[in-house]
Amino acid sequence: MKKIEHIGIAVKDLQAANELYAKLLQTESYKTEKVKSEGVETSFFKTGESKIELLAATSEDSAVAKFIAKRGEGIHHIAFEVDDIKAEMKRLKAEGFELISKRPKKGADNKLVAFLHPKSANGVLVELCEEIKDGEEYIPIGDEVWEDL
Ligand SMILES: CC[C@H](C(=O)O)C(=O)SCCNC(=O)CCNC(=O)[C@H](O)C(C)(C)COP(=O)(O)OP(=O)(O)OC[C@H]1O[C@@H](n2cnc3c(N)ncnc32)[C@H](O)[C@@H]1OP(=O)(O)O
Ligand SMILES: [Co+2]
Repeated sequence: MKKIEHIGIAVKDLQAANELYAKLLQTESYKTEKVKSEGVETSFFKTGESKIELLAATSEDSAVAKFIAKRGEGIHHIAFEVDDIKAEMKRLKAEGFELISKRPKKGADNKLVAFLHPKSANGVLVELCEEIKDGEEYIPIGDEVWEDL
């Protein structure tokens, strides 16, 4: 794991949370981005080497909507930057961590992402993220490529 890439915070009202975190961090959000596959709208703030990722649900059945319904607003996940997400997924699987999905997905902020189940990490939802290199296009690869994960 290279560094903490971001801390994800689940919020009910993205606009209000944006204003609050801009005051708190004395910096404006540098991007907002919807991730349809995750049913979220995200807003990012740079905090030194890491970021804050605010997450608001855009669909009732999204993970963030379920989280807020059950636990209210708050810290949702911690994301670590990795150089090679496939290798890291294989390593962690071999170490006994539960991968929520078998292969990475296209996340926000130009990343490939994968998640470990909270029960594998003392109740913390862990996200792995790898920067999609310039010029590379992430084409969802068939399961056969990830079979060995
Ligand atoms: C990808 C875009 C963006 C990015 O950075 O690029 C994002 O970060 S998107 C973030 C939103 N997407 C996800 O979180 C995807 C991964 N999450 C999931 O697949 C689910 O949320 C999952 C599997 C963690 C839980 O879903 P489930 O349907 O099982 O919900 P339950 O409420 O039944 O939860 C089971 C169990 O886990 C506990 N839980 C749920 N969410 C969290 C959490 N964020 N942190 C810690 N623990 C969590 C929940 O309380 C249940 O525990 P229990 O003791 O059984 O009550
Ligand atoms: Co995230």
